Amino acid sequence: MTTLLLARHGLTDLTGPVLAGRTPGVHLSEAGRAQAAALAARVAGVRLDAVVSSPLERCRETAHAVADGRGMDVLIDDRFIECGYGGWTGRPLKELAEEPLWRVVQAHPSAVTFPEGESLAGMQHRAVAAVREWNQRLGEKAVYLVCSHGDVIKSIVADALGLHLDHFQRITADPAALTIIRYAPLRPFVLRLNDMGELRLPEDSEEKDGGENITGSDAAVGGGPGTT
Ligand SMILES: O=C(O)[C@@H](CO)OP(=O)(O)O
Repeated sequence: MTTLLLARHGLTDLTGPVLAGRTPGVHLSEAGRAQAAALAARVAGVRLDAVVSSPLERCRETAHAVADGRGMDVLIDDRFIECGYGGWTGRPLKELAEEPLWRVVQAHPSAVTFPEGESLAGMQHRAVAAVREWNQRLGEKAVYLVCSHGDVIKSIVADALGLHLDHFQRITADPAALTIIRYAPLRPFVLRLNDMGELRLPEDSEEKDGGENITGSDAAVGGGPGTT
């Protein structure tokens, strides 16, 4: 079972008021750097086999906060880049909320292609494909961290939950929050969602459930003894 730690980057000065998208040169703010340092401290006790990042500065800086103290490289994968918001890039959220397309982004995101930009379905497809490929490449015992963006993370979580993309606005990915997904052969398990607390990872299920009757891919019927 490969374990993916999905981290959203820390705050920037644009996060919230403006849709930064792929605008170059958007760096972590002071608060964002503190969040990145806190993220690194939270995962300090966890072995990481790789630290992967979107190519955008805010993610690279967050990923470096995790990787540098371990003497690890940050591996860039363009498939974790922010959605291509096209003509919406760099515009204030308040202004975008007046656009007719805003309602569609809220209610029917699978139908949305941003003007001169990417579709949300296309974003989900390339991001999920990247996760699956990293899972294969690193192997079933691996634990790795990917630093990416809010909508990208939400789309990966929706896939892991078997949730149609039209429901992905129900998921939250806050700055520097961690989402943890463990990919077993028969299903992914979402272990943490938008988590800002102290991090513990579950032990092997065999150690807690006796292991005779269930495989690593089976859900514990009734809920089981807990994953951490
Ligand atoms: O919420 C936002 O403003 C967007 C900007 O692109 O997402 P993120 O900050 O995760 O890149």
